[in-house]
Amino acid sequence: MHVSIVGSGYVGTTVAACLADLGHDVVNVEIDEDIVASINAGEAPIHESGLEERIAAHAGTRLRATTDYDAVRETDVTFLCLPTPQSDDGSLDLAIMEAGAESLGRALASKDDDHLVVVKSTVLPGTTEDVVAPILEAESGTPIGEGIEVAMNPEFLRMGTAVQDFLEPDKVVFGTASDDAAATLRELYAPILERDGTDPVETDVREAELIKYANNAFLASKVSLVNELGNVAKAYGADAYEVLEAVGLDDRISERFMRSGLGWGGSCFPKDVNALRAGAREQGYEPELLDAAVAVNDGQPRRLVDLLADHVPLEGARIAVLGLSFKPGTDDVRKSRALDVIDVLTARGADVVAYDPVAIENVRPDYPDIEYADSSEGALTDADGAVVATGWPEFDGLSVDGMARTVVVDGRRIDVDEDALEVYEGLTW
Ligand SMILES: NC(=O)C1=CN([C@@H]2O[C@H](COP(=O)(O)OP(=O)(O)OC[C@H]3O[C@@H](n4cnc5c(N)ncnc54)[C@H](O)[C@@H]3O)[C@@H](O)[C@H]2O)C=CC1
Ligand SMILES: O=C(O)[C@H]1O[C@H](OP(=O)(O)OP(=O)(O)OC[C@H]2O[C@@H](n3ccc(=O)[nH]c3=O)[C@H](O)[C@@H]2O)[C@H](O)[C@@H](O)[C@@H]1O
Repeated sequence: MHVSIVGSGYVGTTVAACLADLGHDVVNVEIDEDIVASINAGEAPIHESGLEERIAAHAGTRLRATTDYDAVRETDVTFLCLPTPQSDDGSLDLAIMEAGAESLGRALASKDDDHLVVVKSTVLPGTTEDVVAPILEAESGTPIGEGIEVAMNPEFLRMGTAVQDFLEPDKVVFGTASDDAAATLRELYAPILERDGTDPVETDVREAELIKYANNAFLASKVSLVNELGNVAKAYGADAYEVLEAVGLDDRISERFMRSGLGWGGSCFPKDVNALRAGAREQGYEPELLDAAVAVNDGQPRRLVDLLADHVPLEGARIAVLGLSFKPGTDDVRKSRALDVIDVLTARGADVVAYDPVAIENVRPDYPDIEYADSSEGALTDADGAVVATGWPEFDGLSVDGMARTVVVDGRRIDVDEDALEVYEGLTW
């Protein structure tokens, strides 16, 4: 099948490379010329395991990229993989989606045969049919359902395991308004569906849109619940990890997403939970549980610093912050809890020296005044205390020899030799 993918960031690039790998003919339409050049040169514009070799294998044959929207006319299906960021008030900002839909609609105006437009971006219920479809119709001059159809196919991949998540998904969701659209998506995904004998979840468009938000809201709230239980465990002097490991043995709960600590960050959970809260309010519903999930999450960085302050006077103290990315395995620092920890530490007069194996250059522009080290040992040298903000595996077995005082407060439960430390405090254990 001939497929175009509008937007070639984390999702668009991954989906394009994987669909090419599955035998489809794919073109990425992207406004960033560097990304276009990178894909056409057979190089991955982002770091994801398994991506580089797929792009190298297919660039120039089944995979190419362009800045020219006219390329969509040579394809049967277009996926919109554009950003759906958060506005200042927390609500969903659709400006980029609207601009992309306009360009796509204009390009489709001179296409004769049928075309399916699939929204893959995370959008609130109603966006595909009430925002994207009318723009496509107006710009192309083709009524929806009479040559152009719209569908919604949410994406559940995680950063760091994007390729594997896309190719071996727990579920595939097709939100369509017609049998033809569903059949096209089934054909496109056939190699993935047939591999595991997975049946796609087939719904109307609105349900597909909400499934994505419900999924992220559930996972984020699960981590917040785990953190709240962790805070209670700490208050009782109990170990939340032992408690929740046992709780997770219940099939109805599952042992995954049970790591308590500093909380959730990243480019998606925060913005998606906020968009759903704002959207629910717009619909006249007060999402109290989601509000609480955010409040618990936002409280964790301060709790971590409070624990440290119980042992080290922070004013003028040299404090090592270990880990900056929002989770291990990525250099992405968007909404990373580590940054909140740095904010609280500096507000309380501490001198921060930060280390991360890959993310320092993404933090430096916004935090030019803190110190950076090129190893955890370097950050710990002469430090009066340390906090673990991201659970990079390399922090296991940390060497604390050079610290002025061996006080470590851990927000991610790394493996440490507690006996070698003056103070070791876990945030929830
Ligand atoms: N990053 C992730 O792990 C996941 C993201 N999502 C959702 O997928 C959507 C896309 O997210 P990401 O890929 O992370 O975004 P991203 O920011 O990494 O990539 C978006 C790309 O679109 C390009 N772009 C912007 N305007 C354009 C236009 N008018 N025409 C063509 N290209 C344009 C940008 O230059 C950028 O390369 C969002 O709705 C996000 O919530 C869903 C699942 C996972
Ligand atoms: O919509 C999205 O973009 C994606 O958001 C998340 O993926 P991602 O943000 O890449 O990362 P996760 O592995 O889910 O971690 C999110 C945050 O939760 C935290 N977390 C996760 C699990 C846990 O047990 N404890 C915990 O604190 C992580 O440290 C991280 O800050 C979802 O897992 C994906 O299914 C979804 O597609």
